[in-house]
Amino acid sequence: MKIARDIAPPILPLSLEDMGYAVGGKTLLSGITLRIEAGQRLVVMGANGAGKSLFLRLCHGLIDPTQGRRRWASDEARAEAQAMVFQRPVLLRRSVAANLDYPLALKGLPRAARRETVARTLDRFGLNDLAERPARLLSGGEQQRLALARAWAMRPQVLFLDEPSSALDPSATRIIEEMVAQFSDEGITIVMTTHDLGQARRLAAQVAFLHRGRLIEHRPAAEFFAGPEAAEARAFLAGDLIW
Ligand SMILES: Nc1ncnc2c1ncn2[C@@H]1O[C@H](COP(=O)(O)OP(=O)(O)OP(=O)(O)O)[C@@H](O)[C@H]1O
Repeated sequence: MKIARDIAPPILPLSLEDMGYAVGGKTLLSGITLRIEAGQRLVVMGANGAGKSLFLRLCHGLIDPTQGRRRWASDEARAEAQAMVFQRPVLLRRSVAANLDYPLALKGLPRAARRETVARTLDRFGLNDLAERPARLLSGGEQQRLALARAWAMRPQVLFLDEPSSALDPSATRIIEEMVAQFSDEGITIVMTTHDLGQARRLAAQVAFLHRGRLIEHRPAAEFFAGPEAAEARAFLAGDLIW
């Protein structure tokens, strides 16, 4: 049965209980115990290969844990109430407006409601002039703005972002950060990865620090940036190479 979006039950908190992921006999993530509460702005940090993308994919449900558990407060609305945005946006070979419309149609929204939502979304994110342009011909920054706008239009309770601005220049990055901050102010729970320490400082309310597939710190951002407990996290903040 379809769940009306406005009466979808809360899917958060998301509880990860000793969650791990192994493939081909190799353990890539292990022992992750963490509770993601509604309203958090959690930034996942760690060196290359630490397991940040895998962590997001597991949370979102693109892959399933091979150890432990991932438990949403409600499984009923789980798929509908979350969205994910990747480093390189996945856009359809269609116009900007059609890219906004398509997932709403998949969700079963009637045509009139879709038209209204698409118009409101184009307007809100300054995409009106681009509405009929082929999405794949937009600049990288415009494409990511569209990907975020499309996620917002689905009215997710939680939004996962995997390095959303790492391929963008500073001004496009600023726009993406403003969007993320606005979404958070509206009550959307944010879980994102970034390599950009400045961005993490600007956006994080909580930090989860991964090292070699393990969660070694999970603290309020102010505490983390004032002085992480783990030596690996201190080295990371100091710019020392860790692996
Ligand atoms: N399907 C897979 N099969 C085998 N190894 C994998 C698979 N997916 C990821 N890995 C490995 O798991 C580790 C963690 O990968 P992940 O992409 O999560 O790291 P990351 O922290 O996001 O890194 P980066 O900052 O470089 O994006 C890496 O060593 C990667 O090569």
